[in-house]
Amino acid sequence: MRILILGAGAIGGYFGARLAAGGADVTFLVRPARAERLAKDGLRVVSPVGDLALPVATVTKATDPFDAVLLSCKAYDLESAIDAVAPAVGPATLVIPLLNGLRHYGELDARFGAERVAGGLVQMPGALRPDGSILHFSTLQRFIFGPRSTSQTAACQALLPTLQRGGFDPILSEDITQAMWAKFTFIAAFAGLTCLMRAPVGAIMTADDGQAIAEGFVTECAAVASAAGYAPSEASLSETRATLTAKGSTGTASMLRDLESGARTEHEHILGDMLARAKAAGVPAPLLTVALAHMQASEARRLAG
Ligand SMILES: NC(=O)C1=CN([C@@H]2O[C@H](COP(=O)(O)OP(=O)(O)OC[C@H]3O[C@@H](n4cnc5c(N)ncnc54)[C@H](OP(=O)(O)O)[C@@H]3O)[C@@H](O)[C@H]2O)C=CC1
Ligand SMILES: CC(C)(CO)C(=O)C(=O)O
Repeated sequence: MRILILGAGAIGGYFGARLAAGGADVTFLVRPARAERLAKDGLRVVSPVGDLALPVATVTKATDPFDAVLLSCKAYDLESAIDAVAPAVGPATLVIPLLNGLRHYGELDARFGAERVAGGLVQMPGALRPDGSILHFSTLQRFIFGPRSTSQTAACQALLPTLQRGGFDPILSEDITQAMWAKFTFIAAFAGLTCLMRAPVGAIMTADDGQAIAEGFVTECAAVASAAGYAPSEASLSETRATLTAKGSTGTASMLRDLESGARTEHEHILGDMLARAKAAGVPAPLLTVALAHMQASEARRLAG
């Protein structure tokens, strides 16, 4: 199975490095600066699960179809990523986006056809460091994927043994849309909370109303998911609540790390989309409204320099 990974940042680089280390046939489609760095230093991962440093195959242009294409760009780079991978998507290719959020499925389906685009999500707190290495912040390395329609079931099953070579125990979900909604609910609440408060969860919990605000975000996002027909399970809701209210936790969403480092953020893709869905469904969402406005104001300041 030939796998193409678009991007060798935190997510693509991490899972791609694990797959390459396990002997899978992995190629990274990267831009020239990243290709140069990878040729010089190899791909380096620093992780509590085990460090890696290895040479990897890269291309800066896709020319022929692969069996699977994993998309690991940020949402604001989706258009260029779609153009870049297009030559690698043939009639039998499975495209698996690993981005947070849901809005990208509309664009991917429109370009490649819904039958080519399976569902995917990852739980792997990490960051691409300025020296080009990837830092993994915890032992969490969940990779969940699955068919969005029964016509993709066989292709997903065929990909599983290759993904298992990475040693991160990929999960082939029987209901990936439900799983993606659970992750969307979690990340919108987590990013909304930590970005609005500009603090990790533990610090927020020291505020008088910190816990109530965290629970408010979960309630709003879960109500949107329920209105869409994908109410989070009790188990998933209690895991989300526990993460967002854990005393002493240093946890932050990657969106806060991007915000604090002066980088562009995915706020429209995650908070904007969740709020748009809340409005369309008539779900009251005052916390999401403030969190999105906060991010839009910060983005205006970033653009103004
Ligand atoms: N980081 C985390 O902890 C988690 C992130 N996610 C989600 O995963 C997605 C990716 O995030 P993350 O890995 O952190 O992001 P990064 O910024 O670390 O990596 C994205 C990479 O995509 C590359 N890229 C973008 N467009 C193109 C293109 N047209 N051609 C080639 N390469 C391209 C960028 O390359 P270049 O360097 O050239 O700009 C960059 O290295 C996001 O949606 C995020 O929300 C999900 C779970 C956890
Ligand atoms: C919370 C986390 C790390 C889960 O993988 C995530 O998705 C993000 O911060 O973007």
